[in-house]
Amino acid sequence: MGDAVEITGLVKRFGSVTAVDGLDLKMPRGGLLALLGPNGAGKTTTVEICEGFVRPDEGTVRVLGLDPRRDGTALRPRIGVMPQGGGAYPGVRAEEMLGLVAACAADPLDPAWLLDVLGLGGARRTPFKRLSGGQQQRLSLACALVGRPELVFLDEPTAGMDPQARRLVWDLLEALRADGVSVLLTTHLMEEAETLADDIVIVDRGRVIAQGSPSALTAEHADDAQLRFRARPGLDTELLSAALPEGYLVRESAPGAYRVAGIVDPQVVSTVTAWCAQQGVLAEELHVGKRDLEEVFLELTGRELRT
Ligand SMILES: Nc1ncnc2c1ncn2[C@@H]1O[C@H](COP(=O)(O)OP(=O)(O)OP(=O)(O)O)[C@@H](O)[C@H]1O
Repeated sequence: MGDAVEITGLVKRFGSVTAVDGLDLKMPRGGLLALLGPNGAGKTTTVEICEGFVRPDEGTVRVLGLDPRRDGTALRPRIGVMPQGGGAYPGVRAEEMLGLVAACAADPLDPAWLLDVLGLGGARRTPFKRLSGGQQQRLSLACALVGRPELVFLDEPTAGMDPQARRLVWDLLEALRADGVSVLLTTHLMEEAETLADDIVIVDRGRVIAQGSPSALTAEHADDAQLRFRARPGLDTELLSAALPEGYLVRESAPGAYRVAGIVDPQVVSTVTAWCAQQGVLAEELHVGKRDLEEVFLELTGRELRT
């Protein structure tokens, strides 16, 4: 059996913007691959090309061995699609919407069961426009899955969900994978990629800049301990960097979250905490240890994932 998705040399331009710039990617059948990247990295465009909605300028794309545009009619019944932001007729009730989609499939899952699994049992008769954002997302996911697809494309499936709803979705995705369904998702959430994915592909400016299992991606520089801590937002990181030996750089990676780039030794830890003390600031959650995916990402792209 071939790969679920195979992309070679993919290029897509919108006027002067190159959204996808020579992207290569392979996902085996039964795999769960997470495309991770900052806003505008080209994730959605890549997924829409795989779904057959967008025509590539260069390169080849094979989805379940088929060309998404030329073989669209054969491919469509075999894939599930959850677009970013979802969407449905505003007045349609949740169960009606899912029923409509199920009616198009040869051998659909039981819509009532699927609504229950996704925690939407109580919202069955609620019109789409009155569902919360997270409920709309889950309904949209249910629509992508109800036709028992072999492969699903999920564009930021848990965006805007509370942690409890996110957990339901993660459990369902784990169950799908156990059933052999292939999943390609995009996400801004490191934790989501780390929890679910066999393979993470980090994309920036339309290109793949790193790829591997979550543990392989963080293991590359495993010996370099990293220092991070939390304190009130807005500390003068330039001043703190200047207090450290040359080559060390302190960043506020998110409001109140500080990271020290450079190899950590006892002196560095002591300088950082002493500097904080001088400023009358308590450094909380001081952590010295292996870098996490967030750090890998920051190093590779120079940008925060959550912008
Ligand atoms: N239809 C379009 N017309 C013009 N430019 C587009 C179009 N679609 C995407 N782009 C541009 O292509 C680039 C990649 O966009 P894309 O939506 O694929 O990124 P993304 O990684 O999915 O980002 P996000 O996380 O914000 O969804 C962006 O610069 C975007 O503005």
